[in-house]
Amino acid sequence: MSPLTLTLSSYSRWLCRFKILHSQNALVAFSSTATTTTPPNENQTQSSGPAPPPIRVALTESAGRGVFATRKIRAGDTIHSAKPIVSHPSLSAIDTICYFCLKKMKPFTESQSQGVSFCCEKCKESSKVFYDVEKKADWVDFDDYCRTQGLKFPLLVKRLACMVISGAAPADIVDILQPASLTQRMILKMEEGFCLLRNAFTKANMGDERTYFLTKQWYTAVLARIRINAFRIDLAGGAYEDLLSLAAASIEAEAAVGNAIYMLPSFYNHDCDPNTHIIWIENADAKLKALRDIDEGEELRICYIDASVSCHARQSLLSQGFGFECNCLRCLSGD
Ligand SMILES: C[S@@+](CC[C@H](N)C(=O)[O-])C[C@H]1O[C@@H](n2cnc3c(N)ncnc32)[C@H](O)[C@@H]1O
Repeated sequence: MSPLTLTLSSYSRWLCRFKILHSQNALVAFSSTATTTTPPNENQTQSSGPAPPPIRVALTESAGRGVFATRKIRAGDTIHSAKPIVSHPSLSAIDTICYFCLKKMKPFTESQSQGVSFCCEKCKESSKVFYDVEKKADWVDFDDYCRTQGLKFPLLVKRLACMVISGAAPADIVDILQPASLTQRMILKMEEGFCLLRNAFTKANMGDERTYFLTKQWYTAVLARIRINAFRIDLAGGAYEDLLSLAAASIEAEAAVGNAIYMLPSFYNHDCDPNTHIIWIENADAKLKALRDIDEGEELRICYIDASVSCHARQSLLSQGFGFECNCLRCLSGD
């Protein structure tokens, strides 16, 4: 079996399992299925549901898997939208961000409950997939560890672990994503987070039958994937036209409302002169938009960093944050 066939078949297997779980748990907001807002063509009937996005995931020549257009896409079109597999608000903004969808709220609204807030009943209900488990444990030590060390990714692992325990997500849900290569030093640094996470569940009397998956290997494997694939969420809250300067998937997180991992958006490779970008309007639901006209068969690429800096600075950001040497045309030309 070719690597591509393997990749796509594991993706459909994953999607199928996720859809089953989705229907069993009414995980409306965690669905990873992508849809496009482009109107259906004349041969499509309205009753067949939203049109599939005009993209496919396939192998690129030199950057692993990538996303390719299956038809011409016009500048400004929404290519597809995507809901997070898992998201988490920044700890510094937890009072003012919906604990589920990351929408910005006024502090101390009536919907605030037990230190976290939800923007609406639907988010409160949807959050049960992780929050019912999370509420049973004491997170002071774990959250302190993240806060004092300025770590945001372990919070995504904590939320994912709660989802797995509640049965809302399979433990291998992110396995299909590309992992970062971790040094022994990085793995050692993750140990404290793992122990604190494990202890929180143990102290809450969650037995091995519910936390069997929570090994050090699982924790580091998930973090290795989050490291490369997590998006920092900067809400725009304004018109799309005002947003063209927003940098997506940056590794600097201070101004962000939170972080999230998605399925399809994770297959988009980086380009320092991208033809596509990812934006968030009012919550963690992402939109992929074409920045210019894109031909059928062309690879769609987003920008992971602030690309306004020099070639040397971009290469160093990408190498330190994502572990790769950029092979885009702009970098190859030394621009
Ligand atoms: C978020 S993933 C993108 C999908 C990935 N290619 C895959 O197969 O799953 C980011 C990884 O893709 C590769 N990549 C993305 N953009 C690249 C680029 N411009 N040049 C070289 N490699 C790139 C790097 O290995 C990087 O760590």
